[in-house]
Amino acid sequence: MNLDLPREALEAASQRNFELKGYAFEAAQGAAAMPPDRARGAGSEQNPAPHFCPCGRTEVSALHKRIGEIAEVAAMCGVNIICFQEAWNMPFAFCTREKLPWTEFAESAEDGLTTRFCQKLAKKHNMVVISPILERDRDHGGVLWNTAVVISNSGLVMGKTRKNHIPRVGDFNESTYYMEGNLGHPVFQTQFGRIAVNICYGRHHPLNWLMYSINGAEIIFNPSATIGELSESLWPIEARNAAIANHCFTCALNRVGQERFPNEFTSGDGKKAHHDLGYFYGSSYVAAPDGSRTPGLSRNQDGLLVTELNLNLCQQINDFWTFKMTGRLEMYARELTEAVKPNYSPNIVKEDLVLPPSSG
Ligand SMILES: NC(=O)NCCC(=O)O
Repeated sequence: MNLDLPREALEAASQRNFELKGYAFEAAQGAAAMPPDRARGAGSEQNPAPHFCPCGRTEVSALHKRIGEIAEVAAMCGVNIICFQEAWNMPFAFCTREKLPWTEFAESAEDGLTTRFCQKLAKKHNMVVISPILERDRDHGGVLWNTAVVISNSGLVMGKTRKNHIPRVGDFNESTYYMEGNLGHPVFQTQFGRIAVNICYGRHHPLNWLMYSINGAEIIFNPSATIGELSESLWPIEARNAAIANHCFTCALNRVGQERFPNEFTSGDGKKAHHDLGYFYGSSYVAAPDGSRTPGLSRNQDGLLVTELNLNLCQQINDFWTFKMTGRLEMYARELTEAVKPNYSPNIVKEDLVLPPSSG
């Protein structure tokens, strides 16, 4: 269902040259509905390329300014949780495998420039902000992580979560920069609902979604950076399926446009060296536990997707389909414990071990 958005917000979005769309997911009135039972969530997608210049603070501040403009419109729409795309404050430079200058975009999750900027946004607009960045962890030798910082609407940093699955596919060479996240599957209890962040490539892993759901997530954000040739056929299915399988809302966000890097790089596949990773196809959307979803945002233009989420739907669909009750987690836990052992022998029944029927 379309959500009526204020005229001033629509005008501001059009003046600022980004798409603004709104949808609502309704649910039957829950007899025992407990607040918070409604969240107004938003996800943004943007093309950072027009703001690029040689690596330095100007680039970051231009991206801050752009996100500031988008967040302001989100506030006009009454949004109370907003998530930005993966590594939103930098070029998606991991394809190059070069360390400098790209690693200089890394910041402290707790008090880096971008976190401080998002804290101001959160407080000013009374909005929970999810800010996915390249993190430098100074308390542990200055190592890098792919991290989402979660900032409360009070402006305080609630915590952070890290990308659990690191791609090794095509030009997505992120394992050159950081390791698999070591913070598990935290869920953040905000004033507007329980939220979690499954960063990009984690969306291909059903168990990753499952663990956030087991920890109680009602909305799982999936900030991403992915390109058409690689994943556009998977995109409409994965987050939607995760919403169904886990009785929760999912919000899949992708950047838009093409980013050109000064030095050529190869994909290690014998093909010609190139300067860009491909086309980031946007198409951000939100899916609900009943399997419905919003249309996608644009493939080409910056955008803001505002959705009214009736969180009662999570419990209602859970009671109806009962995937949590029928999930047989203890059986899988037992079998997986065996399957990961080095001496595991797969449970395959072979024909030559089956006794022939007796002839007499
Ligand atoms: N950013 C990222 O993890 N991209 C990997 C490609 C994909 O998962 O579609």
